[in-house]
Amino acid sequence: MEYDPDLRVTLIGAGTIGLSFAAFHLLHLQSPSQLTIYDTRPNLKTYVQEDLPKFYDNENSVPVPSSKVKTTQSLPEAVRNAHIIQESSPENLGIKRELWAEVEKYAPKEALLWSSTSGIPASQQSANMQDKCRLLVVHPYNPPHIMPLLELVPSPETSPQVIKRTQDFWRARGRVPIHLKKEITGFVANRLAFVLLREAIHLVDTGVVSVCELDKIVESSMGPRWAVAGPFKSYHAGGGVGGLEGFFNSIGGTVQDCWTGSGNVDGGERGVWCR
Ligand SMILES: NC(=O)C1=CN([C@@H]2O[C@H](COP(=O)(O)OP(=O)(O)OC[C@H]3O[C@@H](n4cnc5c(N)ncnc54)[C@H](O)[C@@H]3O)[C@@H](O)[C@H]2O)C=CC1
Ligand SMILES: O=C(O)[C@@H](O)C(=O)[C@H](O)[C@@H](O)CO
Repeated sequence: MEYDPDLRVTLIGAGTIGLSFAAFHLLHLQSPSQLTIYDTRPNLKTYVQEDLPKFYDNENSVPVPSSKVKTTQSLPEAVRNAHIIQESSPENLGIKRELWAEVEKYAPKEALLWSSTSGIPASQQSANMQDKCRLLVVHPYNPPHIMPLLELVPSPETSPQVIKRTQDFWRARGRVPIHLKKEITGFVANRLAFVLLREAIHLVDTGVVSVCELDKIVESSMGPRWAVAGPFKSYHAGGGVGGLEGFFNSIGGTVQDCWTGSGNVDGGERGVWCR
């Protein structure tokens, strides 16, 4: 990949996700000075200088001089010259709405505006923006400096050019951007993960397995399997010569019984799984 010496990236919010994105960009930018971090936390510069190096396994990767990363607590200064602006602020619609309205005032017209949100649609975040076609959800899987998935979730108003430029950016850096065709709360990865989490809680709460046993079951079965084959590919293989149809022909009844009897968990109630 050719490093673009003129590319400037601004990250808004330097917490769990923001700092991981910073670690990612520092490995893909020609100079750390091309990266700017904006955050409202106090002692931002010290925090970045002390915490960013922790993302590098120094035995296997050259530590990047995080001291050269620009930090600021002025949003206009942070976004003024940026080509890419990604927010990883708290999962709070009010904060994100306010940020985008401000960013839009000071960012270059061509800057790509991305939200790391776990599930707040761009159409909700962009409510106070003048030009809503600019905003796109780019949802990572934690930690983004390692995990390849980016779920690109446009609002109905996001422009096709913004989507294409975003896809090209991440593909050029060896990532896996998947363009979701509809907005849905939680997008895809989280919805799938949270269905499994609900059944996991149900199985622990009803005394089938312990928390540790459940984690071990996932870590020694579907975890490794899903690293190389997703659910459709897996069960197509499980159906033998009949493929996915054969799979359902042979055990579809059991599958349906599991679906019918799946747990109904209220996330607000904290059971044994949470202790
Ligand atoms: N933690 C995770 O596993 C994942 C989180 N996300 C999403 O990424 C976003 C950030 O999540 P985390 O990094 O976990 O949160 P966090 O709480 O670790 O970091 C949030 C950062 O935003 C800063 N902040 C607070 N208010 C701000 C404001 N008004 N302007 C600028 N910065 C502000 C805080 O000082 C903090 O550094 C959320 O939308 C979350 O849903 C997405 C994928 C995974
Ligand atoms: O699981 C992940 O890394 C992401 O898909 C998320 O959005 C987080 O789980 C988030 O929902 C909670 O941290």
